Amino acid sequence: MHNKTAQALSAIQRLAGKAIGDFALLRPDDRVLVALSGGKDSWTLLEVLVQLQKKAPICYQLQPAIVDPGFGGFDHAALRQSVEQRYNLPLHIIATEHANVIREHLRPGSACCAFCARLRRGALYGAADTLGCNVLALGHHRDDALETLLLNQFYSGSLSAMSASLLADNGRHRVIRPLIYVPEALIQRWISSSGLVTQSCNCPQEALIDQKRQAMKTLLDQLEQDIPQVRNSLLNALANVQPRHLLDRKLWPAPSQTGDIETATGAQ
Ligand SMILES: Nc1ncnc2c1ncn2[C@@H]1O[C@H](COP(=O)(O)OP(=O)(O)OP(=O)(O)O)[C@@H](O)[C@H]1O
Repeated sequence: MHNKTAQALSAIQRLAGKAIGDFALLRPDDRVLVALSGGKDSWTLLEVLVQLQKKAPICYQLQPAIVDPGFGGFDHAALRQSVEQRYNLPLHIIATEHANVIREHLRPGSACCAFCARLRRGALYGAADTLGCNVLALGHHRDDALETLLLNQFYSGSLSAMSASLLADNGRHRVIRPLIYVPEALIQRWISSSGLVTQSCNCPQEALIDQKRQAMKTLLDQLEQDIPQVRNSLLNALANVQPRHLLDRKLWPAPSQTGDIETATGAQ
């Protein structure tokens, strides 16, 4: 492996290992359904989990699975072959009719990403049950979390991003994001010389995909020119929440709130 590629992969592994440690993402005897889209992020997720498995102090099982939304043109055979050859793991393919459901239910002109993601999540939970997996691993990375943080503030009026680990609404599956500390640029650097072939779901709206998210990416890139550490600083902010200096009345009164002398820089 080229030196720079190897460096990128070891940096990714270090950050993923830190997230796994910080949030106890993997536990003894976990059976992990690894959600593989064929895109760069989930390929990286699978690679990292396979590599870490070799030296992890605990035993866990990996089961890669891909949801075919049914838009056509998905090359199952190539993906299955890549996963088997490179990782010696069987790829579970979840064939769905999501494309038809989307065509029937989507209002003309609206983007289908969020709807598609919800359908996909349901299919992944179903497969996890069928295959006896208690954990679902997703390939979201640091930049996905930061873009979500901005989107939620700008469009939904809420202060939230993406968690490293949460219990699914069904109460049965832990959803984990081992790449949550990993910058997208590192993934790009590694994937381009990893030898892995990426492919997409062939969604007809792919060109329009999530323009708001793209705008957040551009905004962060612009900010980065003046504040080089802006992305890491935002990530640190997510790990350093100060509820006393927010306005959520559900958190009021915070235990130490009454009678405290205000010292925060932002509170005037
Ligand atoms: N068709 C699919 N089958 C299984 N898992 C999927 C599929 N599409 C997305 N996922 C999972 O959801 C995560 C986030 O999906 P999203 O559509 O935001 O993809 P992305 O950020 O482009 O990631 P990737 O590069 O892995 O496609 C992916 O990293 C992957 O773990």
